[in-house]
Amino acid sequence: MILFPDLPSNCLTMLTEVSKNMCFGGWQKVFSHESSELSCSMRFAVYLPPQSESGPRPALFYLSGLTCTEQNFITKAGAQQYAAKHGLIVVAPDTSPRGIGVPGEDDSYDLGTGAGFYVDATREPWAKNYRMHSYITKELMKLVQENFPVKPGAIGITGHSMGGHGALICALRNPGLYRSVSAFSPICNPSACPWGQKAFTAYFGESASADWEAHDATKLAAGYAGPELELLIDQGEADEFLEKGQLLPERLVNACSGNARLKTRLRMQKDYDHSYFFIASFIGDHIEHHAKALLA
Ligand SMILES: N[C@@H](CCC(=O)N[C@@H](CSC=O)C(=O)NCC(=O)O)C(=O)O
Repeated sequence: MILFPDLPSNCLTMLTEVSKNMCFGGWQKVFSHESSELSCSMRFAVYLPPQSESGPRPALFYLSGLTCTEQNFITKAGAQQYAAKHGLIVVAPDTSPRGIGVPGEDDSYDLGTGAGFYVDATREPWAKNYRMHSYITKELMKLVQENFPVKPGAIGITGHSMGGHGALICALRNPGLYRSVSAFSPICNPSACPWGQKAFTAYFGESASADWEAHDATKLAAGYAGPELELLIDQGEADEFLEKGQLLPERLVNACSGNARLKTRLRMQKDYDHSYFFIASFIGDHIEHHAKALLA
């Protein structure tokens, strides 16, 4: 298990409860807090299953895609019934800092607000606030473990599209931090697709560089040397973004096939598109995949 050397042990964060709703016998809550990594106020959702009343439970992080807030997943995916069945805490953060005032942050749906890409930007004007990688893997991780009954070391990660890319790179860049990983229609090779190239150019600089490689699941898979992981990936065959070359799942599968520590289970799902109707159809399988690994 990884501890958090970069954060002082006395760094306690104040959480404000924004909403709470009973759901499948557990609580779907939303909190806000001041993020030190992102230098702004952030919201995240947490589902506390009924079993968490009587002791620590595994936690699954879900990272959303472009344009999303913490609301899309909790209102559209129908995950709570499966989290309640298996006793998993589910954490769903927002997708970027908000209201920072960076020039251009609201000009397009695929850069800036709602499009943090789960990286730590190194280029201005983004570098101060756009630090979603550290936010997810360090600050929010620590905050969740300090404030909710999370079973130590039993953390999984999943996500959709930009969030699928986020889940994959969080797991591959931080060996041992997450015991299980999966993704829905992830952006598998951002250095080679229009969404990724636009974001990486802004956040890391013009030409493909070490920063690009270090945040690209297909590149990271080849060199991964951590504990064995089984990557469950669902991909709709009728996904408009698959057709547009934004997702490139076959490249990730090829890269993993050369690494004995990574097993991929890519399931191509006939007639499914990129929407939350697709996610709602397979979220039960993903939660079961994580529960198996995290409750073992
Ligand atoms: N508006 C854009 C596409 C926006 C979109 O489809 N966002 C997806 C994630 S795409 C990759 O990260 C999403 O999850 N939307 C939220 C929802 O509730 O469906 C366009 O029109 O191209």
